[in-house]
Amino acid sequence: MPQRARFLAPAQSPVGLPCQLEDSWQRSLSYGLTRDDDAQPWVASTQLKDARAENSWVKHLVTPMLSRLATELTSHPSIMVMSDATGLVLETHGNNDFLHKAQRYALSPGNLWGEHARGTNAIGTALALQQHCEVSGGEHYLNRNAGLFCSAAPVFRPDGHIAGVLDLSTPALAPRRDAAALIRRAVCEIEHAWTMSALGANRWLLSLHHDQAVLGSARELLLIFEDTTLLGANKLAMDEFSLTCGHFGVLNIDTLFPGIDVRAGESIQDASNHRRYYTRQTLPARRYSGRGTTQPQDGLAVEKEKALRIVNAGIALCVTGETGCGKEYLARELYTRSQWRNGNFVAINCAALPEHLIESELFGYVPGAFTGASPKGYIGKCREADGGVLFLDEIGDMPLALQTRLLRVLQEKKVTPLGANSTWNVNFALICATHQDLTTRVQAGLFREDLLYRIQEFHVRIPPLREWPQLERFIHKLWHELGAPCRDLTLSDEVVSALARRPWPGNVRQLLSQLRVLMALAEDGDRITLADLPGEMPLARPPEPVVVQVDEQSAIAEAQGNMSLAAKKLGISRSTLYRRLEKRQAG
Ligand SMILES: Nc1ncnc2c1ncn2[C@@H]1O[C@H](COP(=O)(O)OP(=O)(O)OP(=O)(O)O)[C@@H](O)[C@H]1O
Repeated sequence: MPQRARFLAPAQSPVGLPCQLEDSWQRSLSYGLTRDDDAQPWVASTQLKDARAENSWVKHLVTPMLSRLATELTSHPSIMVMSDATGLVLETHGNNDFLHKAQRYALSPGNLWGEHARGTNAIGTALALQQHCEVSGGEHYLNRNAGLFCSAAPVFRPDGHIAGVLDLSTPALAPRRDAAALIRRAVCEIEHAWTMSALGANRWLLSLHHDQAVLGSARELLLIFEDTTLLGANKLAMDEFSLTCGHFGVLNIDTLFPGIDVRAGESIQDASNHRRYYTRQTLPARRYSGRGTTQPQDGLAVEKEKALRIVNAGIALCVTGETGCGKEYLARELYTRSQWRNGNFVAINCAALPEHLIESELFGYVPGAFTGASPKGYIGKCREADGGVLFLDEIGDMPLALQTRLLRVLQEKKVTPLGANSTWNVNFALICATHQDLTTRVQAGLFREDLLYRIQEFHVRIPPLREWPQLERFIHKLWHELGAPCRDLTLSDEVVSALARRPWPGNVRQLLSQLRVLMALAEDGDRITLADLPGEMPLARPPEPVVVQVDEQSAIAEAQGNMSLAAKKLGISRSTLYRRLEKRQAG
């Protein structure tokens, strides 16, 4: 919390403000916003384009629903607003007249409506609370938004993470009484369709409700399993069974339904929450042919849970791995699940930071602090990250001279903007990422040892894609997330295994762009076959280095079950060892 905030008068919140909005007002104040603030933070059009591409759920799941709601929306001065998980507005639809007026409030694509940017508002506050929220007229923190009535709810993905927000806005003087019901129904439909579309060949679905008549509607609860492992659920089911993201890929069906008989069809089941449900089990056409035992969704699931605890405890986390393997993706995922999610996620690319700018970039500056400085001054990345996460990317490539200055900031957690007299305390979770081996760089004198200890209190290594044990499953997951089910696009088994055999030097980034290409070239309803794969890339992995053939089992026995040691003896990584064992088991 900045020291100055102590001297600010408490925000004069309207009498009778619901207590969750009261808390939001206090947060808005602590972000340094004033009620008459007129700034309207927005992003460049390229960033909006990227965000739209990453949030294809809006196009595939929301747009079709909007055409059904068109009459309902346009008959009243109301608009539907879709934002991503940071509050960045992606699309707006509805009554033309009000769409035009909403632009005066910057309630239009490209604008940021997180609480940090606009104080208390339905989109930002729904994200902060992770639940439905309504903000009307003077309940908005910024005076400039007092003309709005907004009702918003977060949209949860089947893996339990927030994808974004759906909001209904009208003039404050003409609010819609049915806004909350309309938004809740729409979100429920989106989450239902999304969960249904996450069903793959190896997964099966359990639909359930205590009222038999609800089965088959968007109000039913949905649980997705692979074998007996729970992989996902719609939000209604998550709430009913108190599920969190951490349960997916880990929880066994027996924990929810002791002694359930997994057979297709309808039945009545007693659950561990002491309730009785009408259920409908839909089995995949072809059952998963791999191990019959429970497996985590990906090899990182356990490490991720540990990392989340580390981040929540404010301990510095360092994520390493090859380029494109998902270091920043993991950092963002941890942030959205952590206790720091109400603050900002502030990313700095340390390799691209010019030496002469590091201090002004990190600490900020007052107006006129130096020649060329912005006349408005700059708050600096450290204060932007206050209460949130500071993500230092490519930390291993930071020049030595800058490392010394960075260490000082991280140790003191105090910043003095250039040209200012006052000092601000800052508190943030630190996540660093690098593709470099930092220990080797320390030995080579290229990285400060004391900085290494400061940033790497806990370490997570993301293996390169070619070492992932369940790559085929991951390919299916990405294909679904890219919106394939909405266009009825499927990948043939041969394509999936050909893709899984490729070396992917660019890791997830390269795999994603390959899948996007396949999708762009396909017609709706297509099944992608080997003939559709671009030919210029080698289909097989480059030959593996010749290693002395030692039997995996005897290496494990020699290492007394210590898999890391066994892998070391074999000259391979631990995940390669697991993959080889899995292959042997399978075949
Ligand atoms: N587990 C995942 N599921 C879905 N998408 C992912 C996953 N991991 C990474 N991605 C996507 O892959 C791309 C590359 O990820 P990211 O930028 O996090 O990699 P990185 O390791 O930080 O790369 P670099 O070292 O080049 O900065 C991004 O588009 C990201 O959204």
